[in-house]
Amino acid sequence: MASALARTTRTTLSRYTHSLLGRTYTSPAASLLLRRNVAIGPTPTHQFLGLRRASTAASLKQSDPVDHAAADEAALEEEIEEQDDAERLPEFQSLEGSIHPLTLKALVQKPFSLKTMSPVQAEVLPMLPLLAEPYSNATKDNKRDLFVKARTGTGKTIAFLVPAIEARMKDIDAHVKKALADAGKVGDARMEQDIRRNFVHSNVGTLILSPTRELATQIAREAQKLTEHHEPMGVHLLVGGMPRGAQLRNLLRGRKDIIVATTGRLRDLMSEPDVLEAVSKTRTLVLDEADTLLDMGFRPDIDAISRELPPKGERQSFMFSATVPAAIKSVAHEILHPKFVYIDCVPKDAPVVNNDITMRHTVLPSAADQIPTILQMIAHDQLVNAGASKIVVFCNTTSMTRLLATMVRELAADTLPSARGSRIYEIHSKKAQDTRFNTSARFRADTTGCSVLITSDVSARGVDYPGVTRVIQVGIPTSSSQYVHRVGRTGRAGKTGRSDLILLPFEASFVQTSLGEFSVPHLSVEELQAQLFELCAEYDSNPTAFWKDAIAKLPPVKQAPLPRFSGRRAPVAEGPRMHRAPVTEHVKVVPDTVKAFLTHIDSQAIDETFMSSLGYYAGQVQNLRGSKREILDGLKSWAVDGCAQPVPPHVSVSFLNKVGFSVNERPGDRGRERKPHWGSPRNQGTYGMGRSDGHSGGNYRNRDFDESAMWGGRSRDQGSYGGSSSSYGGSSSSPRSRDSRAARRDEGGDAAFGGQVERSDSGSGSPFRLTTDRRVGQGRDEYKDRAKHHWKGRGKKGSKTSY
Ligand SMILES: Nc1ncnc2c1ncn2[C@@H]1O[C@H](COP(=O)(O)OP(=O)(O)OP(=O)(O)O)[C@@H](O)[C@H]1O
Repeated sequence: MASALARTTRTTLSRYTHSLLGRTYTSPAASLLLRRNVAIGPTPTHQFLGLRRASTAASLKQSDPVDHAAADEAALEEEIEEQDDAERLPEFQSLEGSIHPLTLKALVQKPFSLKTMSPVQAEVLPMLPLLAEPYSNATKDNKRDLFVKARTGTGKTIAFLVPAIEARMKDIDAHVKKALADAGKVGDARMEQDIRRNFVHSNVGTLILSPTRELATQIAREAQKLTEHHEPMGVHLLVGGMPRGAQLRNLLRGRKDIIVATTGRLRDLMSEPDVLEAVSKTRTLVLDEADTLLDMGFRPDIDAISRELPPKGERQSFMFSATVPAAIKSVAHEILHPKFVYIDCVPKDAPVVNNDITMRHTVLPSAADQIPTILQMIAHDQLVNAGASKIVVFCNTTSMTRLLATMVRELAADTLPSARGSRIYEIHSKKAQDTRFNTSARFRADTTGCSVLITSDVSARGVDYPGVTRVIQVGIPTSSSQYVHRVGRTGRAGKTGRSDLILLPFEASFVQTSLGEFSVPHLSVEELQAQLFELCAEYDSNPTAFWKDAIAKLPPVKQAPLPRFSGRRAPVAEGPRMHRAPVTEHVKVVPDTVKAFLTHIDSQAIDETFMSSLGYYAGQVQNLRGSKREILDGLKSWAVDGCAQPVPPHVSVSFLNKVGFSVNERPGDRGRERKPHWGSPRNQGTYGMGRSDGHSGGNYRNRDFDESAMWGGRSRDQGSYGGSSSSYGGSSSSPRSRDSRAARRDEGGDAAFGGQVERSDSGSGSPFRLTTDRRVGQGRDEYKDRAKHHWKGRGKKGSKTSY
């Protein structure tokens, strides 16, 4: 073992030396996997390598079922080699003497308690202390800039933070030493203190740029944890949506060791001369999720910021990402020194998705299957990972995120094994920023085993929610890279994970056009249901035994400390909650439950979601083989079949033209869209949904189901927003209950979180009121205005509105 470690360190160092001579290399771990493409054992170290065990043996067994002996021999041989390979990953302790003892303490003791480096860390960290040397005539020819590609969830944050922190400390020491020598005051403690103080307040150590506020917050938190044992260091989080004044004040007053920022807020603050002055002396620049930051949407900001920094070479620059499209590689030199080192921790020709993630895609037979399938997928995970289920559901637009979150929140009690215990979280760009932080912190800390985060792409990149068991993508992502990043929210830090992509019929071609390099087999709705019903039957046959077995494998629940950048409220750790029994009868009737529920949804919300989807898919035509006409028809079918609208929302041809989605109108289209009575028995005078008699008492179950037969009579939650008996907008909303509901909403999403189902943040003006009293004329005008506003500045390639 010791010799293996020494060998690894030697290999890595020699590779670094090699790279100083101008060569790009593939990491040792990566090349190992490249050579064999085989699996790794069960320890976290092994799992960090991201491969499964004994693929060769398995394939041998498959191809020749008789020759099992040969297969077993091959498996054993592979296993021995793999053990050896895995042991090549060095332990953090091997950094002793190369990094500051207090940084090492944070890594190997509290708060991280890490033992073995991940492949990306094994590549970068042994470059220390050389990598952190201050810029000088002696070091200026060193290759100090890095461009690193490593799989999602493999610890890139630590891989760039440790060198950044080391570099800052070395810089401070070098500056103080030089200033004292220049002044002829070597040994003058007081002067040394003054020089040090002045330097740390006036020069930025490391500037880390992130594409999203969530990721920036997370990086800032990691930086704080890593510097915990040092004398207090200045870690600043500069992101939009939070008070600018406070950020500015803290920045101007404090040490400026590490700044983690989103580009918009940083540029804004750089308009302050003192901030600009400090930033212009930045020692290290880090672009996390570099491919996004160098993409069109962020490019102007990045260019403007880097113009103010010390020139390339003089400043040190790191770029990290899991995905590196060719176009981005070619512009890397605009940020990095021309002689940067490119480290690729992903084996050549191997998929960038971790091999510990099982991927599936489901093409729905019809749009009507969308919501039931999402719910059944969640139910499936809650049984497969009983007591540990933690799901992230990605939607393509903010409107869809809000709509789906509302639906899942409302339907959870009737359809999921976790029933009323379900924890439904919602994050998107229309939420207030502190709500986003708080929701994120609570979901991260959630240990109930029945939590679901429904989110837009604000959570797609970099965000680390430990223990996510499944990612569900509703609709196609913008690219294969985005697919990888979304999938990467599961299977992190050596854990296994599962990813499902749920596609409407018109989206089916995405799998061929964009996911060819991955293995994403099809899972039909029937197969999913068969698996699910089998699990349900197993659970119902002996719930206690099923549950006991499941939770026996889980680690004990720990109360997480409240980190500084996580928002106001400390997340409370709660253990898993046993599912209700029996589950089968609820899970089997999900399609009927959804159908009944949809008759109560606000059609204005459907309209808005339809419009935003139209805009989204207008930018996705190249990812789908079908015509724009098929996309438009597919979305109309989503509104009518998927959301039980009587007619598809009307979109004028001029509007379609405006958003770059012009299709030839077919004769009769307008008439069909506008006809208010188009085959809908519900549509008795009001456009869209709801009852025309002005009475809409009770919730949907009271009207469409014999609720007591299903639930044993207990009426549903007394406090979940939109979930009370007045949720669906009707006569049961007495003035008093309306007032109290409004008051709860005014408290904001977090304060209103009182029950077991998290409420939406209605402070953001949610259109998803689930009321039935749609005011036809007024609603239409408002809707047009909103749509106009919605499209302002959209439809441009690389638009970053969802962030
Ligand atoms: N050496 C290690 N051993 C075990 N866990 C680790 C190690 N290094 C980092 N981790 C943990 O792995 C998780 C993922 O780390 P991190 O968020 O840095 O991954 P990443 O590669 O940046 O992912 P992404 O590509 O999604 O941004 C974190 O919870 C982190 O604490």
